[in-house]
Amino acid sequence: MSNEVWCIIPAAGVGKRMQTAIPKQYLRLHGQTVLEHTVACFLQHSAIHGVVVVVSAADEYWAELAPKYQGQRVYQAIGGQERAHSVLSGLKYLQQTLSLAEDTQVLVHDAARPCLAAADLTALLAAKAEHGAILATPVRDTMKRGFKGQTVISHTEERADLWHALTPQLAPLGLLTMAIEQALQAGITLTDEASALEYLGLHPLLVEGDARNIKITRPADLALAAFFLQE
Ligand SMILES: Nc1ccn([C@@H]2O[C@H](COP(=O)(O)OP(=O)(O)OP(=O)(O)O)[C@@H](O)[C@H]2O)c(=O)n1
Ligand SMILES: C[C@](O)(CO)[C@H](O)COP(=O)(O)O
Repeated sequence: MSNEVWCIIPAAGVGKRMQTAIPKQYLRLHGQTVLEHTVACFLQHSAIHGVVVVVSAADEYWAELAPKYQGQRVYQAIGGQERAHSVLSGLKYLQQTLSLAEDTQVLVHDAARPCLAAADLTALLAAKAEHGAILATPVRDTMKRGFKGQTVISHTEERADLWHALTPQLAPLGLLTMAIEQALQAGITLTDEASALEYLGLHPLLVEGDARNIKITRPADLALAAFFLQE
């Protein structure tokens, strides 16, 4: 039985939607890169045993940051074509390189989400859900479904019990690895870890988190993240 908690930070994206010259995880906020802010959320939390940062094979920036993490149980793995492949690479690193137990609790958190609150991380870890748990925030706007490929309203979606999935997403190492492998093998499109657990018929818990835990995705998000991160 393992009581260890490890975090995988997928940071191997190119940030197309951000329209910046460098990948968004390496843009700077208050003197540090987005990725450094995100890694700090976990290194500063007493429950976290270590972090695996998953970077692109073509990454030109990580080498400059890596020395600052010497001796801090921060490891690097190489990502893949899609986010799910990068997460799976991180999981395999935990299993095969670090030989962690299958019941190790694993958090997966987007590098592009630097505004994670320590209290939310603590609340998620308290969930200790054997079939997974995710941070999420209830939808606040009326949600419209458009006709496929058109900017024309088809209908209004029922808003009750509708949530925005955030990260971290938490699950046992062996279960999550198996779920992602099986879902990818079946051709399922995975945009988060819970989707893979759902594919197995499991129902992860929803833990309400702060809506300020935004994912830097489009140009306007950087200034918003800077505002949320200001001292
Ligand atoms: N092959 C990929 C794609 C994405 N990510 C990571 O997954 C997180 C969430 O993905 P997203 O916001 O979509 O990042 P990008 O894929 O870089 O953005 P875009 O879709 O605009 O290119 C990011 O931290 C990103 O670095 C990853 O590790 N490996
Ligand atoms: C994992 C995630 O952040 C949960 O909302 C989201 O699914 C990532 O999606 P992306 O298209 O890879 O940014």
